[in-house]
Amino acid sequence: MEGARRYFVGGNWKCNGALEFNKFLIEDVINKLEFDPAKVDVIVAPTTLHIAMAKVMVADNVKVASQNVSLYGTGAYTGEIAAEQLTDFGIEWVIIGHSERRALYGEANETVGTKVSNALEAGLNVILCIGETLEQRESNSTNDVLKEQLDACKESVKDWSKVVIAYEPVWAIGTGKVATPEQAQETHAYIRQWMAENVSEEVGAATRIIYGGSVNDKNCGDLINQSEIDGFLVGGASLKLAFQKIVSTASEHQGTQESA
Ligand SMILES: O=C(CO)COP(=O)(O)O
Repeated sequence: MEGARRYFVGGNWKCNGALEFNKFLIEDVINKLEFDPAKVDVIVAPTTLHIAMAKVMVADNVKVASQNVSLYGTGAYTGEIAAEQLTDFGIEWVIIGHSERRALYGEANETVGTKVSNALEAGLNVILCIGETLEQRESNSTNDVLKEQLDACKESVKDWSKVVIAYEPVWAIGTGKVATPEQAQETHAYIRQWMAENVSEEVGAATRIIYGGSVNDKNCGDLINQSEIDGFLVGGASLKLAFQKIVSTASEHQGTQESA
């Protein structure tokens, strides 16, 4: 049923871009994307400071996402944004568990699980990031690491249709060292197997699993050709015109695969 999953392409701007540059990105890159919204969901995640501007400026067929959400609700939590504040503002998506947040801001699996639960309860859709380090891959523990990351979110999710899983191997993020299509395919297949075993076969078949890590306009075609890859979470290349090619490649490819 691979052909039945609508593709999903996200641009994660991380902490990049001053005001003028991000305005340019919205006007000249995002608002000129060519894609069929029936075939691919496109989201863009600017810095928190630029969310409001982006929400006003982006074309209707693109959704704005937050790169993070508070572990807590509203209240005395300096520097945070609560899930309810995002939904109240009309934001529909949030990225949770990005490896940069795990590594640099100490977000453990349990924290990610709680954030996922809070975000879903508040009505947000979640892009859940998981992935292994190079050391973990080289010691053949990739699947064990992914299993721990997924297990920590198992109880948090009641409705998997609200979740997109982003497989982002840490060694491929910002390094120019993209996973081979075969590596990504194999790992996505493991994630789908986890879903079949821990949720249900049906949910596993329906859940979108996207790849992130040095995706660009050159390698996106080979990656999207893999039946288990349902789109991308793009970092560096989402700050360039290359993002247009990535989105159009996904849109053109959707529906061309044989149903399994
Ligand atoms: O972390 C990423 C997206 O969330 C990927 O970043 P790059 O595309 O820059 O490797």
